[in-house]
Amino acid sequence: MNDYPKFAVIGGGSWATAIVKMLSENLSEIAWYMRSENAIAELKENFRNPNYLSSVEFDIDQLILTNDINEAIAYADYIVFAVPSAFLNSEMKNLTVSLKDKVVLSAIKGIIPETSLIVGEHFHQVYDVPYTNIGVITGPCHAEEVALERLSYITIACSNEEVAKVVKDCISSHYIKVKISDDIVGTEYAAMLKNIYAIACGMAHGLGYGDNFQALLMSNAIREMKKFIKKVHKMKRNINDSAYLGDLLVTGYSLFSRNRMFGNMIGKGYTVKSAQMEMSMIAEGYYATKSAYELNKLHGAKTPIIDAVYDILYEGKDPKKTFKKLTDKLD
Ligand SMILES: NC(=O)C1=CN([C@@H]2O[C@H](COP(=O)(O)OP(=O)(O)OC[C@H]3O[C@@H](n4cnc5c(N)ncnc54)[C@H](O)[C@@H]3O)[C@@H](O)[C@H]2O)C=CC1
Ligand SMILES: O=C(CO)COP(=O)(O)O
Repeated sequence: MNDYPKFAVIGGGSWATAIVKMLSENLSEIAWYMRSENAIAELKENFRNPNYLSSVEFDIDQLILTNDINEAIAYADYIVFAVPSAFLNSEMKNLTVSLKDKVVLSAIKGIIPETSLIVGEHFHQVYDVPYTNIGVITGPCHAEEVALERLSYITIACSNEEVAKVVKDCISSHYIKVKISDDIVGTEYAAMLKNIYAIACGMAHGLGYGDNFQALLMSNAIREMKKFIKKVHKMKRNINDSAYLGDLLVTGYSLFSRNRMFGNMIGKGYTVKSAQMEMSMIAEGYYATKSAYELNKLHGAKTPIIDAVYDILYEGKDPKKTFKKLTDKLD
C-alpha cells in the first residue's frame, strides 16, 4: 500500500503495540517511537516487544524504530498517540517538530490530568492542531485480543470524513472492522468515563457483589454516561453505539481490562498505592475519576457512580460502606 500516508505510532505499551500490528497488515513502513532503548534493541533482535503483547511477531523491515519522538513525528503525516494520558506531557517535553500540519489521532482513552482537557482539545489548544486534523481511535477493543486476531470493531471519530476513511483503510483487516463517527468530543468523553465505570465494576466484584448487581451497575453507568456527555457536548448521538455502550461493556466485563483489575484489587482490600504497584499496566480510570469529578462540579450532572469511585480513590473512604450507600442510589 504505497499510496497511503506515512504513519507514526507514539508509545511502547500494549495499545501502541496492537496499533502497529494493525497498521502493519496494510502499510509497508511505520515509524514507531518508544521510550525504552532496551525494548527497541530487543525488538530488533527478537522481533517482539519484550514488555507488552510479546506474542506478536513483527517484520522488522516494516518498522522505523526510534526513541527520538522528533524523528518519528518528522517522518509521518499521521501520528497516532497511544501513551497513557498521565504521561503524554512528559513524553512531549522534547518535541521540537511542529504538529500543525499533521493529522493527530488520539488512541488514548483518558483526560490530561494537568488540565482536565480531553486529548483532542489538548492537541488543539496546546499544539495548534486544527480540529479538522484531529481524530479519535476508539471502540471496544482490547490489545490482547488484537494480538490474538480476534474479530474487533473500532470507531474512528473525525470531523473530516476523508481523513477518517484513510485511517479506516490503513487499519482494516480480516480481524479489524472500522466504523466512522463525527462525534469526536462525545466519543472521547465516553472512552474516558467508561474506565471509571469499569473500576466500579471491578470494585463491586472484589467486594463480593454478583452478576445481578453488575448488570444493574452497567445499566446505571450508561445512563450516567449519557447525562454527563450531554452536559459537556450536546449533539445527536446513539449512546448504544459500540463506541459508547460497547466500550463500557467490554471494559466492565473483560478480564483483560486494566481498569476492572485495578478496581477489583481495591474491592478486595488493596490500598490505591499497592494496587498500582501490583500492576505493570496503567488504569487510566484512576486519573479520569479525579478529572471527571472536578469537571462535573461545573456541569452538575447527577453522577453517583463517579462520586463513589472518587470517594474511595481520593478521599480514602471505605469501599464496602461507600458501595452500600451507592446501592441505595441506583435503580
Ligand atoms: N490496552 C488496551 O487494550 C487499550 C488501551 N487504550 C489506551 O491506550 C493508552 C495506552 O495504554 P496501554 O498501551 O494499555 O498502556 P499499558 O498499560 O499497556 O502500558 C503502560 C505504558 O505506559 C508507559 N509508561 C509507564 N510509566 C511511564 C512514565 N513514567 N513515563 C512515560 N511512560 C510511562 C509504558 O512505557 C507503557 O508504554 C491508554 O490511554 C489506554 O486507555 C485504548 C484501547 C485499548
Ligand atoms: O479501552 C479498552 C478496551 O476497549 C481497554 O480498557 P482497559 O484499559 O481497562 O484495559
